[in-house]
Amino acid sequence: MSPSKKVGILGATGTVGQRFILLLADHPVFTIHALGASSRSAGKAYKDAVKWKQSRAIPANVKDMTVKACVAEEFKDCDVVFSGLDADFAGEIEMAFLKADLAVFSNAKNYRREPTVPLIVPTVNTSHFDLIPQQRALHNLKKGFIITNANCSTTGLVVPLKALQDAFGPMSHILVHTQQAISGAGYPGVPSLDIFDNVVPHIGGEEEKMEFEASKILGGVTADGKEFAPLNNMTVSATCTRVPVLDGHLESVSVKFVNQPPPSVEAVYEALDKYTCEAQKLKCHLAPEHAIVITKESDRPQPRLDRDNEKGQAVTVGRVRKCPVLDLKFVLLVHNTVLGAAGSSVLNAEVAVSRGLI
Ligand SMILES: NC(=O)C1=CN([C@@H]2O[C@H](COP(=O)(O)OP(=O)(O)OC[C@H]3O[C@@H](n4cnc5c(N)ncnc54)[C@H](OP(=O)(O)O)[C@@H]3O)[C@@H](O)[C@H]2O)C=CC1
Ligand SMILES: N[C@@H](CC(=O)OP(=O)(O)O)C(=O)O
Repeated sequence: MSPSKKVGILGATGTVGQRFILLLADHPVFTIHALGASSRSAGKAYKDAVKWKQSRAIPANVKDMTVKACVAEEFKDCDVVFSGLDADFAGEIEMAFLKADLAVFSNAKNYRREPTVPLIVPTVNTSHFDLIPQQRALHNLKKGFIITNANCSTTGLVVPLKALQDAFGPMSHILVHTQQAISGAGYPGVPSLDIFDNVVPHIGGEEEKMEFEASKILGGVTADGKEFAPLNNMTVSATCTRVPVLDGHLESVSVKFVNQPPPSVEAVYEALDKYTCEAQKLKCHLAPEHAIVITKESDRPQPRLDRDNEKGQAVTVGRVRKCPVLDLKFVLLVHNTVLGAAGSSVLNAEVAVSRGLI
């Protein structure tokens, strides 16, 4: 990788923004150059603007940086812009940054469904970067582009699904039930009187996002590099719930394969264990050694015990067993603010640098 790319972080004071700061503070390729947030924070020193909620202290090289307004002119020197913006404002701001010919890596939902915007989980579908020339041509850009990463629950789901799809062919039906951490709702997030001693069986828009995004991510790009080819024959049904866990989304998944008879439990474990991706082959800094960590203990994975596997960049899978309704079922765990958010963006950007897009 070429040395020292200047990066900006939009939404730097938020839950995802704080993860960006931790992942980038001593990064070998990216140097934090500019921080942006709302007008409530702009003009303040970062340490005074942020409600820091991480167990590690604010990095020394960041705490006195002045937070800027999220206007493209203030970030024009940046080689990369990471966005952890509130989705209510991300649409307009990220489009202005794209039009200013900046390379934007967004966590927000706003552009995930756009026909020329790659929706990339870095351990699954970095091949979707192939659409960047088409996007640049459409917007008349020289070096800028926008890519998004997926919804945090979708991110956890598609990593083992990709391993199974590669090994055993397409799947026709996916049932998934999530138990999502409160950090997924940002700060201050879910009121304590709603979540303490409780489970909330609804997260607005989450099920629809999972049901759409998995097909785009697990699909391909057409041979001319101009369009995505989503999987049209895979149906996903999601039920999403919020549970009193700080970080880490747990998901119970059942799958049905097109090819029958389905693989054995042992063959599934082997396929999950062997799975590798482009980010690993490129030896990217944040690439996990194992994209999928397998737990064979009967009571794992668990959020508190397994969310930091591979520094939060892996999906942990366990309890693979036969399903009496579909073919097979298993439990997975994803760190929602690392691989599910900032960790995906940074690893996507590392791949983009290796591919010469930045
Ligand atoms: N939390 C998670 O697990 C995941 C979150 N996401 C997505 O990432 C994004 C950020 O989420 P999260 O960090 O949880 O949200 P937070 O609410 O914690 O943070 C939002 C950030 O946006 C900034 N902001 C708010 N309004 C404006 C504005 N008008 N102009 C500029 N900046 C503004 C805030 O700045 P200020 O402090 O000044 O108000 C803050 O930095 C969202 O789009 C979310 O959907 C995606 C995957 C997972
Ligand atoms: N909705 C997710 C977090 C999130 O913000 O997702 P998205 O980026 O898809 O809006 C959660 O609550 O855990």
